[in-house]
Amino acid sequence: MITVLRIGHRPFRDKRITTHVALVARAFGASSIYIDTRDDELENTVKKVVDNFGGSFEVKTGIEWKSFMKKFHGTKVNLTMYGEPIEKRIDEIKSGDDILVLVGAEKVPIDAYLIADYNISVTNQPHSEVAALAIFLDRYFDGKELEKSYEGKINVVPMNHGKLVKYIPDEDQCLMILKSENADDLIIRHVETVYKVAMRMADCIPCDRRLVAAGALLHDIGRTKTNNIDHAIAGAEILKKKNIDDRIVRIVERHTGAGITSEEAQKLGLPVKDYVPETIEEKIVAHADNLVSMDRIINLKQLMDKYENKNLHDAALRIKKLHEELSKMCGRDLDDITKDL
Ligand SMILES: C[S@@+](CC[C@H](N)C(=O)[O-])C[C@H]1O[C@@H](n2cnc3c(N)ncnc32)[C@H](O)[C@@H]1O
Repeated sequence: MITVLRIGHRPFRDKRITTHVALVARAFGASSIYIDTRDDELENTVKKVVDNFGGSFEVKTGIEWKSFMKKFHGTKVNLTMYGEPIEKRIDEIKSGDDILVLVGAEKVPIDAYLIADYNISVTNQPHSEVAALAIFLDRYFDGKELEKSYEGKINVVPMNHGKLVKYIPDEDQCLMILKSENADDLIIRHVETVYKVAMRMADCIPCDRRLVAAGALLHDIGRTKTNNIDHAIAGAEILKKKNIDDRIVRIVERHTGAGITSEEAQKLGLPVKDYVPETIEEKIVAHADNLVSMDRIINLKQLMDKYENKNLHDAALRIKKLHEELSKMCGRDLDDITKDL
């Protein structure tokens, strides 16, 4: 793990460049940054980026740098134009475990050079802490840091021309999206109940709660266009056009029953492909929807009866299997966890 220590930060002068140091640290694979001078504004800016773009990067300002550096367990590297060339020492540095990388703003006190295990230069020419840190991290990770995925609320879709950003809407945004599609009260009451059931499942099953929440609230958006079996596909199409995260689009597309296989899709006249929920978030939303009839929560027995009465024996069995699978992951029968809702 790499920790960056930024010293000599002057909030009135260095806010922008220290923010850049922090963003480079995060984007190029460091786990955290500690900054000597207290700067709430800077801290909040970086936290907001982490919240939106994902990952678990930590930022803290107002650190007494010298004792922090002394107490750090691991290899301490001071980046300075006066040091030894990075290319000569990087293999040795890599062989250690945790690394503390120090970058300065104003003149770096001599103590930092003495406490450091390595004083390392990225050329002996003067340039910038941003560039020095970026090159250090890139050499340290051998370029692998560029492949890291963050899965944030906001995800940039790479393209040659233009800009495309997909996002995970929060609860308020989901309701606004439903309203923008003229979802009626019946739809809203139903999705809000499914949301409650799904979030209960998310309390006991490891999953991405943001995807479950948005998937549950948006799963029936296609009903604003059709109430047929293809409403899930219609919903997915609406959300794709609104640049909603692909993982939510798939939750919506795969929420019918315990899924529709490609053979069943062919018989039903749907575009032929598998609509079976695969990820845990897809399974949770599909089954939360199974356990809600209009805006009423039902149990497995009532659900099975509903399917058997329609002679949908295979679908009933698949749903029962899904109920058992999720109950096992939760550690309790799902009928128990929704009893008091
Ligand atoms: C603008 S410089 C200030 C340097 C300052 N004069 C000093 O006494 O270190 C800020 C930081 O950029 C980094 N830096 C600048 N040039 C560098 C180089 N050639 N190699 C490594 N780091 C460098 C160092 O971390 C330095 O503390």
